[in-house]
Amino acid sequence: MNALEMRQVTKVHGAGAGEVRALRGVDLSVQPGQMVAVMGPSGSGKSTLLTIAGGLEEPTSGTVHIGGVALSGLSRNQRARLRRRGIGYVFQDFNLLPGLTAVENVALPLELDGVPARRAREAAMTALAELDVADRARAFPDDLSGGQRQRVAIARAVVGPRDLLLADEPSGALDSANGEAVMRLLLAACKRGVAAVVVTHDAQLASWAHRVVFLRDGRIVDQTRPTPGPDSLLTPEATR
Ligand SMILES: Nc1ncnc2c1ncn2[C@@H]1O[C@H](COP(=O)(O)OP(=O)(O)OP(=O)(O)O)[C@@H](O)[C@H]1O
Repeated sequence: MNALEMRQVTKVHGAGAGEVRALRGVDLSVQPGQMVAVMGPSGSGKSTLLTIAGGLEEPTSGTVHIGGVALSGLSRNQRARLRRRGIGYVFQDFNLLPGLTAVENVALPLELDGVPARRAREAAMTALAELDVADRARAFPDDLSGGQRQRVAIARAVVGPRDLLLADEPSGALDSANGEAVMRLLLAACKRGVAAVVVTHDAQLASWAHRVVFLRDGRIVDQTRPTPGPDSLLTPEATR
C-alpha cells in the first residue's frame, strides 16, 4: 500500500479573473521508505502539492489517500487526528513556538495526541539526541542557531510513529554541509519505513532522493531516478 497516493489532483486558488490553477491533474505515489524530491520553478505548485498531500488544504478535484485512507472520507476531527499522528511537517520557517523550549516544542505534538507528559518528554529527548541537539533541549528557539532550530524542527517532525514526512525547503536557510545533514536525517527516517516528500531548489540535495519529480505550471512534467541516489549519502563512510 502506498504511504501517499494523489490521483488527478487539481487546485484552483481564488475565482474569476484572479483565479490561479496551482495544480492541474497531479498523480503522485510514494511508497513507505521512499523519498521523493519535488523540484520546479517558483510558482509551479510545489508548496500547494505539499499542503494538499498533508491534508492541510483540500484539492479542488482529485483524490488523496494517506496509508490507504481517503482524506475526503474523513470528518474534520478524523483528519486532524491523522495529521497529528501520521504526518510530520518541516516548514521553511521551522514554525517553532518561541515560548516553549526545544524539548517542549518536540514533545507538543505527542502531548496534543494524549501521550502523558513524561513519556512525551522522553520521546522528545530521544529524538533530540538522535539529531545531536540534546544539549540544547532547555534552550528557547531564539537562543538556538539556524542549524539547531532546523534540527529541533526535524526532531518534532519525526517524533512518534510517523508514516509520512513532508518538508518544504528543509535546508533553505542552511549552508551546504547542514543541508546535507538534514537530508541524511530525513533519509534515516525513510530507512525506518517512513515515506518522505521533500521540496527543494537544490539539485544536489534532490539527487539523494529515490525519485525526483519536476513540476511546471501545476503539472508533473518529468520524473527521474537520480544518481547517486540515497545510498551514496547513507554509506558507512558518509554517516560517520
Ligand atoms: N492561497 C493562495 N491564494 C491564491 N493563490 C495562491 C495561493 N497559494 C498559492 N497560490 C498561487 O498558486 C501558484 C502555486 O503556488 P505555490 O506556492 O504552490 O508554488 P511553489 O512552486 O511552491 O513556489 P515557490 O517556489 O515560490 O515557493 C502560484 O501562482 C501562487 O501565487
